[in-house]
Amino acid sequence: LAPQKSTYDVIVIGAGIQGSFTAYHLAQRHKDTLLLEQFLLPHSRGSSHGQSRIIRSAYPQEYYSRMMPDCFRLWQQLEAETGTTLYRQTGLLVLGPPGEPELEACRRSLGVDEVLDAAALSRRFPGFRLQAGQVAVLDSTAGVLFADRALRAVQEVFRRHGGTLRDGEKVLSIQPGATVTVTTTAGVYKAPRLIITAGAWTGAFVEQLGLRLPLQPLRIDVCYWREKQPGSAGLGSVSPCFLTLGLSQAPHGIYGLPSIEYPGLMKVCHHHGSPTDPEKRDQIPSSTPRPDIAVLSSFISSYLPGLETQPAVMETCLYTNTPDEDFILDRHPKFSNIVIGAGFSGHGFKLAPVVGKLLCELSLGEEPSYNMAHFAITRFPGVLGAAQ
Ligand SMILES: Cc1cc2nc3c(=O)[nH]c(=O)nc-3n(C[C@H](O)[C@H](O)[C@H](O)COP(=O)(O)OP(=O)(O)OC[C@H]3O[C@@H](n4cnc5c(N)ncnc54)[C@H](O)[C@@H]3O)c2cc1C
Ligand SMILES: O=C(O)[C@@H]1CCCCN1
Repeated sequence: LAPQKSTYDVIVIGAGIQGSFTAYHLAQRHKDTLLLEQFLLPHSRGSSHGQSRIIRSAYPQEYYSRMMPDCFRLWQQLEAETGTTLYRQTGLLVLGPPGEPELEACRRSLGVDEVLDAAALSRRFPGFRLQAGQVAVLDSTAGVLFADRALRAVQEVFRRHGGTLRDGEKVLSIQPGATVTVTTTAGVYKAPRLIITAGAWTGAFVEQLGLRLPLQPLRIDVCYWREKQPGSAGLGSVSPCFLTLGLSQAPHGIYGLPSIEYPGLMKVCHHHGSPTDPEKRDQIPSSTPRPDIAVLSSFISSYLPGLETQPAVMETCLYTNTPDEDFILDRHPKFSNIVIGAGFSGHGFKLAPVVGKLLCELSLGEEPSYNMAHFAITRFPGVLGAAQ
């Protein structure tokens, strides 16, 4: 037997959507890349599983909306490379009070926008109700990404370009240096460059590198709600996605996607959850109150009256939040050949093609394609522990 190959140009830890897109860009640029995943693929214990994610250009922060043309182009490229459909255009409504600063910023982020008042909204989309005075901004190019299918597609192209994906292999330790040594449950690998995209595990994982990142994993209830009469309420699979901004009954926001993955069931979730440890995600006593479900039930009875007010299906996902909900995309402050991509705060999927490109550029020592100030590790004080 030939000895197992152990030296690569770049090692990427974590095969969620961010690590997989990073590895895809590296392999397309002819870097000999090893992508390591602790669980057997596919799995549902991280943040990238499930069948749907929103993609939208409407963003309160222009540094994300500016990335969207590049994202749409790269998603289309992946569709062409794999001959699969990964995106369905549905449009997206941003619901809230007019004048609300983030809602106005979303309007500005769209070249052309359409603003509907309560009456115009229920004429056009009969399933939706607004409270008097509220408005809906329509982002017509937004839609749904087929998440599980997208993850498979990007990993397939990575492999096709010569990349090595090893799943069921957990990284136990990292030895920094000009050559980084990575020890897993099955082997020891070396590379001059390392990228860590370990999702909700990142905070605890990088402590061994003297880093204390303010990353908070949150357990998210992913809820699906049955249409009272399938299709009759103008919901169904042809309705738009939505998200709320500045509603006093849901300050963190609520979002929804049309009934695509489960016919007759619309996905409506709270953009919030309870702090958790990714290893203990499902260890919650059955008596624990479910405040997120209560917020959603109350929202549905006012805004989506065509849906039943108790969820029909519930699944679980993880967010990894930073205090400002901006991503961390940066080099380790002491070990510049170690790059970290984390803290995607529940909005990273659509942006993964550009996140992957930026992490690839950072790792190769190139000038990143976008301004990275909002993503710097040093925006958080005290990240290098006292021992460093
Ligand atoms: C309910 C929900 C709804 C969302 N909705 C949207 C949306 O509508 N639009 C949008 O753009 N985004 C959305 N997001 C956010 C998006 O899904 C995430 O930002 C994205 O999936 C994060 O990907 P990731 O690769 O960082 O994390 P993950 O997918 O968790 O990947 C990290 C991987 O690292 C692996 N790993 C960890 N430690 C190790 C180790 N020691 N060794 C080897 N492997 C390791 C893990 O097993 C995991 O597979 C949503 C997220 C959730 C949970
Ligand atoms: O990234 C998104 O587009 C959505 C918006 C609402 C919250 C969850 N993520």
